[in-house]
Amino acid sequence: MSTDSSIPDPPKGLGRFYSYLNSAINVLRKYKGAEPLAHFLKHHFAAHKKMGSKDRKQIAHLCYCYFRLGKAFTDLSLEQQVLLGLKKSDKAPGPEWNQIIAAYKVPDEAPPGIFPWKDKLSAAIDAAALERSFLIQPDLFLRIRPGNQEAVLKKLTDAGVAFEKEGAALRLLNTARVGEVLSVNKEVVVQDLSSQEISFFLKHFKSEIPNQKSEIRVWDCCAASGGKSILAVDELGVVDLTVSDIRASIIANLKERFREAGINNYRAFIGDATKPNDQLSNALFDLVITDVPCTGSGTWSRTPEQLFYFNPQQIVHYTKLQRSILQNSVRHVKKGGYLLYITCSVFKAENEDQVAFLTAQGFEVVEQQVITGYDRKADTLFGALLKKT
Ligand SMILES: C[S@@+](CC[C@H](N)C(=O)[O-])C[C@H]1O[C@@H](n2cnc3c(N)ncnc32)[C@H](O)[C@@H]1O
Repeated sequence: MSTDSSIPDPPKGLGRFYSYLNSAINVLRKYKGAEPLAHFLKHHFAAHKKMGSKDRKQIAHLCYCYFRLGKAFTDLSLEQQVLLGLKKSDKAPGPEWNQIIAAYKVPDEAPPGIFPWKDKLSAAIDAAALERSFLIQPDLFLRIRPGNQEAVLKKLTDAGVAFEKEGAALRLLNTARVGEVLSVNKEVVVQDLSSQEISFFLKHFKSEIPNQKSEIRVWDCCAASGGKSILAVDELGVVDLTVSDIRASIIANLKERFREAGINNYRAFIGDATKPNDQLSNALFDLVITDVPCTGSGTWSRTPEQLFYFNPQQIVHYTKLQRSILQNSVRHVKKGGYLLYITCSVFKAENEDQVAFLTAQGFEVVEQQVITGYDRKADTLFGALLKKT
């Protein structure tokens, strides 16, 4: 990474802002993408205790602005890239920053080039809108759990927390201190807007089995901390629920979250969904949820460092892993049962191509949809509900 040495002397009164810029450049020189930027910044700030919360916020924002441009402007100096990201972000930079932007002669570039893999996108995705969305931080969303709407809206209003109602979801500022006002997991779940809309598939699934008398048997085979499982419980009512994930730490998180959510009746195990598992034996389910590991490309507006460090070989890695998970998990869908395939990817290979694989395995598509978030400050997801014929 180069820096531009031909910078004029800092204009008077802007010392604090230049210091923010220098601190951000220091972070960017050290950070290599091995861990999420948010973790790296947390450790960095912990080691530099002199910085107040306002300073930390400014420096973090500058770092994020830099990654939002991907590798489109690497011919510019590091400072110019940070400032260009700042100029293009949805938060107006303010007069001091505008002076610095002018001092660094930051060009007025357009977005094309931020996302160079347009030929690999799922068909329904608007490439230009997706590319623009990387410049903007998505909002924070809450899902109100059944029976809590009135209390939640009142608590937020009484506490003066600004929110917008968006269908069943609440849109808030990322800085909103939700945990101080609401019982997270009990009353509300922090869940992206598009992720909440996976309920569309669950509703459809429920409408497909109106006469089922026995408890609906569900296995969430890549459960993480249980976001989709809690959604399934809320949408489907009482279910016979099994959850698993390859990571022990995340299953521990899930158990804590389920406790808070009041979900007590379930089976949880640590397991690799690419392989048969003794805990599961030959169990059959009405619904298997495969919210598979993926490139996460539909969430890169929240984690733009992943956009910056992305290597298209990762698509190959993830499609192979997804295929193995599907090959193993389809065996546990009962005949006439359903599989809900979910990614937070924008790539066809991880989305439609995997659905084509499933249809070749004897599944038929009931519903398939890209849930776009790039046009509404949210994540982009792909979902497909399939029936085993
Ligand atoms: C997209 S996340 C799931 C998110 C989760 N369903 C939710 O709504 O919060 C994918 C999960 O798959 C898990 N995973 C990755 N490889 C796996 C494997 N081979 N078997 C089982 N789980 C796996 C990861 O640990 C990660 O938690």
